[in-house]
Amino acid sequence: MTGLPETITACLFDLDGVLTGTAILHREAWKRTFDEFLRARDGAGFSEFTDHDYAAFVDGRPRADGVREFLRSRGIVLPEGDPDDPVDAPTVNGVGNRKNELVLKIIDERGVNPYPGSVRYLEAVKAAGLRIAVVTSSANGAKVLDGADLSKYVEARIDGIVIREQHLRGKPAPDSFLAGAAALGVEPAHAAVFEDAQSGVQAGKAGGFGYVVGVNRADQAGELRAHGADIVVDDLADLLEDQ
Ligand SMILES: O=P(O)(O)OC[C@H]1O[C@@H](O)[C@H](O)[C@@H](O)[C@@H]1O
Repeated sequence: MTGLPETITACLFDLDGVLTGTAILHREAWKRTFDEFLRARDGAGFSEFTDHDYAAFVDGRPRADGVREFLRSRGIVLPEGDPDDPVDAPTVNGVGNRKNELVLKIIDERGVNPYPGSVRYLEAVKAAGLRIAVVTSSANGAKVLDGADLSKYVEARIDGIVIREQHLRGKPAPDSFLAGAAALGVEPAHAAVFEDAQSGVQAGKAGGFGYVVGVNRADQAGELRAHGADIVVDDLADLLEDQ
């Protein structure tokens, strides 16, 4: 049993923070990137990048959107630049490239671990005959899925590379989840979305998905509900234990 309504035939899982413990690695890389940037710009008295900044402006969104949204919250507008901008370029792409350099280093040093409860849940979903897609804003989705040995569960993957190539709007827009459902050939009303980010549950709600599961990894159950989660759990295995 999967703890989902009987009308659900497919599961669309976010990756970082839902299936793997990599959300905190992303948050750490973003903090180092933005604190470096703000210190260079404003001097030693700069106002630090906070956990609230991450949750509200960066978490769940494609890389460039996260750069733009956070800087805009501080009244800073940078030119877009080019995808191959150097990491010290004062552009949206340059700042994003610095973050990617850092997060790849952190991932290589520490490795990628799936949440044991998420692996149990994937097994249960598979055994129940439900379809499985991963919908992540990260351009590093394939690397993380392979590193966690989870690719074997995934029938379709919409990631940051697909989002860019197909010009999809990033979360909180529903486009990437809609693309995940379409890749499985399933109507949104019959698909469940699993998300740990406020922008992600918002995307699930906006897309008219049949069930939106908020996964509370950062003490934000109330915010996940407010942004559209139908249910909030601390771990995917809680859905199994409810049976
Ligand atoms: O920079 P990447 O690896 O393409 O990832 C983009 C975003 O991907 C999301 O999965 C993460 O929640 C964000 O923290 C991250 O910024």
